[in-house]
Formats: sequence, C-alpha cells, structure tokens
Amino acid sequence: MSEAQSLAVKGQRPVVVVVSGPSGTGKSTLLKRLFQEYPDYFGFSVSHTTRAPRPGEEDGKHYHFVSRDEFLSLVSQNKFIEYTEFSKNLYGTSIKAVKDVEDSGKICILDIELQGVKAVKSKSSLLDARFLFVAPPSLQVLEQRLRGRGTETEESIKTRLKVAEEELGYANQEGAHDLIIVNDVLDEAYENFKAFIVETYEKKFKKEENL
Ligand SMILES: Nc1ncnc2c1ncn2[C@@H]1O[C@H](COP(=O)(O)OP(=O)(O)OP(=O)(O)O)[C@@H](O)[C@H]1O
Repeated sequence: MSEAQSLAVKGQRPVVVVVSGPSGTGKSTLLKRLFQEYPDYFGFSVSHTTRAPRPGEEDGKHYHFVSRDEFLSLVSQNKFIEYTEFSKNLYGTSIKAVKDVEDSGKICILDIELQGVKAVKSKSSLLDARFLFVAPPSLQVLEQRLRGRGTETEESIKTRLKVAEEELGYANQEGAHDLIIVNDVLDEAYENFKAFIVETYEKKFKKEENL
C-alpha cells in the first residue's frame, strides 16, 4: 500500500492551515496576535535545510539540518510538501514536520507564498489542508502598508506589488481558498481569522476528546 493510501485508510492525514496573502497584507500581524491569545493551540513546522547551523541553532528545533545527499534522497522519496533553493542551500517542509506538530497536540500553520499553496494542493492525498487568504483592502493600501513598515527598498516594493496582483488573481478563482479575509479594520479581520483557525483546532482535537 502506498503512503497516501495508508494515510487515507487510517484517516491520518495531518491537518494544516495554510495562510497566504500578498507581502504586507498583515499575515504576521494577525498570526502574532493569534499566538499571543492561544500559545498552546498552534505551531509552525520545523523545516529541513542543507545550510550549516548558526551558533545557538539546534537540530530539530530551529531546523532539521541535513546534508545535500540526505535532502535529495528525501526529495526522491516524495517526503516534502515543498522545497526550494535559496543562496545555494536547499530548504523544505516535510509532511512529517507537519505531522510532528499535530502529534504535539497543536494545529500546524503554514505561512507560505503562492507556489507553496499550489504545492500543498497537489499533496491533498497526504494532507488535510484548509486554505485562508488574507487580502488587502486595495493595492493602494497594500503599497501604503509596505512603505509604512519601512523594511523595503523601492525596488522590493515594486516587486511585491507585482506579485500581489498575481496572488489576488489566483485568489479570485473559484475554490482557490476556503476563506478570504480582507484585512481592513484590524480587529474585525482578526476576529474572522481567529474564528476560522480555532474552529479547525476544535474540530480536530475536541472531536478526539469525545471519542
Ligand atoms: N488592518 C491593518 N490596518 C493598518 N495597518 C496594518 C493592518 N494590518 C497590518 N498592518 C500593518 O501593515 C504592515 C504589514 O503587515 P505585516 O508585516 O503583518 O504583513 P505580512 O503579510 O506578514 O508581510 P510579509 O509576507 O512580507 O511578511 C505592518 O506595518 C503592519 O503593522
């Protein structure tokens, strides 16, 4: 039996909430608030990387540090949801890393870009994913927020706005996401954001408590 078949039979596909949206739309702001309010409900997965550990970084905590050969072997075994090369190092999110978060009693949240969203969709036999898109009220407001954050160069703002148009185009397609939240008034956006994610937690863990 393949891994996908056995996971499907046992109903064991790990649950994951995929949060995406243009850079500067407010994902980090919303997630930070959620983690403050529910520190024990949610977690991020630990990525694999081929880069060397920096001082203070622990294997299995900050990253799973592996050799290039080990990484490529995992790729050939289809163990990653997504992986990418950045500055000559490979980085990836494994299905097991998501499962580990679930096994610790938390829902795994993936904060990823459009390519990652598509990659998770292609793994629907291995992951039980719910997709949440955070949209800006308009591209003009998004530009103001990116400028206001004071972290981007002019060139980076232009690139981010171009990518944002692509992401919004994808998000407008039928069924691309389970919920789209427009982050206009922060408190209102947060209430909707929280409701969607906490519901996922309760469905997963409260149901098990009642078994
Ligand atoms: N509803 C809101 N109203 C006004 N400003 C907001 C709102 N939400 C977030 N911001 C501000 O917009 C800026 C961008 O937010 P944030 O850094 O959370 O975006 P992000 O989506 O996580 O971006 P990236 O993907 O680049 O990490 C921040 O300065 C933040 O304080």
